[in-house]
Amino acid sequence: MLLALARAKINLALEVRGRRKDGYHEVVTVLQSIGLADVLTFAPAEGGLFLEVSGEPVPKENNLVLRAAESLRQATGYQGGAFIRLQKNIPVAAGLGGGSADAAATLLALNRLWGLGCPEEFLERLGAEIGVDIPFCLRGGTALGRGRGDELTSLPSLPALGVLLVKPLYGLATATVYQEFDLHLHPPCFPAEEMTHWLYKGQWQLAVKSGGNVLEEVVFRRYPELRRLKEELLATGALCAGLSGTGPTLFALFPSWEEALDKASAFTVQGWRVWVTTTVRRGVRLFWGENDAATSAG
Ligand SMILES: C[C@@](CO)(OP(=O)(O)O)[C@H](O)COP(=O)(O)OP(=O)(O)OC[C@H]1O[C@@H](n2ccc(N)nc2=O)[C@H](O)[C@@H]1O
Ligand SMILES: Nc1ncnc2c1ncn2[C@@H]1O[C@H](COP(=O)(O)OP(=O)(O)O)[C@@H](O)[C@H]1O
Repeated sequence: MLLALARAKINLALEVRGRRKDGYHEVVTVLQSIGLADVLTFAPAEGGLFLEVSGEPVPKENNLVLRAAESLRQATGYQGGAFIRLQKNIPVAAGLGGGSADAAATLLALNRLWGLGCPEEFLERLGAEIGVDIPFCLRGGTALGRGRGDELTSLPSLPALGVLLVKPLYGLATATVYQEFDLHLHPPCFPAEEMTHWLYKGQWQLAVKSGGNVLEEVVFRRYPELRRLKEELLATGALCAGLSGTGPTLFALFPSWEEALDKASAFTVQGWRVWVTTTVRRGVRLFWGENDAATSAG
């Protein structure tokens, strides 16, 4: 049995540069892996793909785990199956890339379990056809995403910073937020370029302060409580705070996990959900179960 930790992401910076011919938006974004993770297990099975889900509610039908597994089978011609368990810890439709993380974990784990030997670049390309955040979830760490967000350049890592996540009870669909975005209403700004510059200079404090997400305006206009929440997060003395992706989760960064935890209690009020974690340097992690080769597989 193979166990996978599928880590969530936050967008430390996000610029939208325009609309592409394929209907997607041209973005420049700085993505960061965080410790909040779904846990998946994979065992060989004959005669198909079987999925069992627990934790955060997410439909089994058309689940990104099954879509990723099926596309790997199709791309390689592999005939065997798998029994997959998904313990869903990452909230759904939250801007944290949970579905993408699960798909990335599935591609990496089944490639290993089935002994396919596909290189990681191949898995990244396959993943990008399912969802634009999947290549990043495979690679992990800190990275710049261009194009649809899936043309990646790894960036110098941040130290392990404390991350406080606060989310309303509702979720938001990525496509809806992008649909409401009007480029003409946004003065040009380049938070992702600026952040990249400071990361390359080794100035992570300046880097995190230079972030920003142009989609905040769209989301905050519709949900003014999220604008107030961002102000409250900043008022705690956080290094920075912002909307992750298309939201609705807001993140705040602190110098340590303990400081993030210390500030969390102020937000554990009715109507909000709270998580405390850290930034991490890796994406998916794989481990063999006790009855198999006792080695960590990645
Ligand atoms: C906004 C971001 C930022 O990291 O994350 P989330 O907030 O969803 O986590 C990503 O671009 C989301 O990635 P992902 O959730 O994989 O999106 P996909 O399934 O590929 O796309 C969903 C839909 O969003 C719109 N979309 C997505 C990406 C992009 N660059 N331009 C778009 O217009 C398209 O309408 C697309 O059909
Ligand atoms: N394994 C999965 N985990 C989360 N969402 C999934 C999964 N499979 C399919 N989905 C669907 O993908 C959509 C986006 O989910 P998610 O990745 O959690 O959000 P976001 O794009 O905001 O980061 C949801 O509508 C959900 O129903």
